[in-house]
Amino acid sequence: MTLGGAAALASNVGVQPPLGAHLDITDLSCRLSGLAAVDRAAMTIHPGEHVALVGANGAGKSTLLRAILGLQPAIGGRVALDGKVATSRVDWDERRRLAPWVPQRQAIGRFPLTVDELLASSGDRDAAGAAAARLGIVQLGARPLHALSGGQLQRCFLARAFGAVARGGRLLLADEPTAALDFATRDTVAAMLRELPVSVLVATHDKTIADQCDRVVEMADGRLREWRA
Ligand SMILES: Nc1ncnc2c1ncn2[C@@H]1O[C@H](COP(=O)(O)OP(=O)(O)OP(=O)(O)O)[C@@H](O)[C@H]1O
Repeated sequence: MTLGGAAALASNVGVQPPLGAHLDITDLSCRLSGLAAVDRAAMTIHPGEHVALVGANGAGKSTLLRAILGLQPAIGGRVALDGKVATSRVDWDERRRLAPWVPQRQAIGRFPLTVDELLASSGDRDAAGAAAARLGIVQLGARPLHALSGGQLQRCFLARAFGAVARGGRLLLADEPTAALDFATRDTVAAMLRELPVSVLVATHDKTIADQCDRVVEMADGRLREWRA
């Protein structure tokens, strides 16, 4: 997506600035196999802010992102998106619509979904298709997801997430979105993220991605601390 594309995206979704959501995490804790994977974590993301979440392997970054989406139960604390805490199935569906995500491990299910079908599931096939073109995967449209390489699959899930942002997503959650990509595509994804006019929380080990964010927050043993403002 170009800068012009971001502006078009802004007008397409019909939302006036600020396009980004406000995320407020307070005292959030999650346990995995008896371990405090997230331990009284607290963080605020202001509308339109891009925040990198860094930290060692196993620090709890993926668990935190999953908890924001209700995919990982919390044992305590609160996650509010634009002031709203999710308490029902309907609330969580709305949370996931407002916060599209790029998962670290892409679940491709038991049924043969094609790339085109995945892009259509974003809710905005045109925007997902534009992102797919920029990511160099349009020629893969008819391919089933299980017949893709790791990097091709990651590009597909990125394109879908960009489509979901165009559909009305206001906080992009991305879990190591460049981990499987070649160097050239990493640069493309870095530019696409930079241009996004919504809030972004990206867990990453990629210094280029972290450096371009407004803030870097470090996670260690489930706890968060501001690293660079
Ligand atoms: N399904 C699981 N069952 C039990 N423990 C888990 C599971 N998934 C993760 N963990 C543990 O929870 C902790 C946090 O893991 P998490 O995946 O959130 O870390 P991360 O910071 O995303 O790591 P990485 O940088 O390696 O992706 C780790 O100690 C990990 O071993």
